[in-house]
Amino acid sequence: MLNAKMIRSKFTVTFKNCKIVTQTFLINSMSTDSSQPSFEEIRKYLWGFGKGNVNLSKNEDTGIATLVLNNPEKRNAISGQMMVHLRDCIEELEKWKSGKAVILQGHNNIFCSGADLDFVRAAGTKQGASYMSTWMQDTLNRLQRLPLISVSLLEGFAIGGGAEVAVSCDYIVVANNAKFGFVHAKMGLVPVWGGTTRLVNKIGQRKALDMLLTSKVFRAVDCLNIGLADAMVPTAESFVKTMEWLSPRIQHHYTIVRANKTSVINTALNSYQDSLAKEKTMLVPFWGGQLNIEALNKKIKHEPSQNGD
Ligand SMILES: CCC(=O)SCCNC(=O)CCNC(=O)[C@H](O)C(C)(C)COP(=O)(O)OP(=O)(O)OC[C@H]1O[C@@H](n2cnc3c(N)ncnc32)[C@H](O)[C@@H]1OP(=O)(O)O
Repeated sequence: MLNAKMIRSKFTVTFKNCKIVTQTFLINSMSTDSSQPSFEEIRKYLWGFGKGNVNLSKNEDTGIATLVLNNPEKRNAISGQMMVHLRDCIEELEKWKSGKAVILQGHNNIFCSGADLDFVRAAGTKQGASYMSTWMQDTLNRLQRLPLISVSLLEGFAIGGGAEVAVSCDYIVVANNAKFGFVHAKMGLVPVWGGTTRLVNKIGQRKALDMLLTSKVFRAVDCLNIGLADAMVPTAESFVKTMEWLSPRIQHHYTIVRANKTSVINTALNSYQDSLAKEKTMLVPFWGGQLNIEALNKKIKHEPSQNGD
């Protein structure tokens, strides 16, 4: 496994009878570290914890997939087994070349109550912390980088690890009854699934720090007001309304939707120069292509929509 290592060396030199001690810090960014566990090893470890599953269904007609966290006895808390399931589902979505979007939700109108506290107790070792953070951060990084438009539909509670999963998506839609909170501090923990990084990206440094330090649980309307949520929908028809909200965002050909998502996520996550370089390569399949020619032939006049959407 690749690992960034910091090496500190001390040099002592004598100059005009004075001893000068200098320290240099070298970043050895590409060393291999065989002490790091493989993902296969972590999979076996996590599989030993708990019940529950994650269900993936893909609709080839609409290009929309749904991912459902399912552990009803524990308010859809994420067990070790579910961590494994989640990664398998993301891998499946990575292979889906004609999809446009994925909606994440929890079984029975509750998003997720975080990591399974029985897992937190049982795996409360240094090894457990390292295995879980490596696995979940990588899994959620891959979710974030999918070329699909990802939407978390928050119904009921999304707290702790549930909040970390939610902020891994491009968009957050809250049902009226949603309650969202980074409650880690209250649990004597800090987010390690990438939640802090993604939260700061979504709402900015000061609001994120406030949220982390207070462990406050926000209601749906507050999620909207602080810019965490992108839309609020009525709880009774939350899925249908989320689909309606999503519809204009995935109206174009799947290749266009995916290319735009890829460009935006590269910009958000890569350096400015890397992003510009990558963006330059994106046009080749489209320029002079069928979709482009069809659009040119329509002599489209681009005007504001009537409903302001
Ligand atoms: C990555 C770091 C993390 O995620 S740390 C974990 C952060 N999460 C928590 O601390 C969740 C604590 N749970 C709660 O606050 C409440 O259960 C919430 C989610 C608000 C739901 O309340 P309410 O609707 O009244 O249900 P309840 O408390 O009666 O719970 C029903 C049964 O589910 C269980 N449950 C709930 N959450 C978890 C969890 N995260 N892990 C394991 N079990 C959980 C409850 O213990 C309860 O079980 P039982 O029916 O009493 O056997």
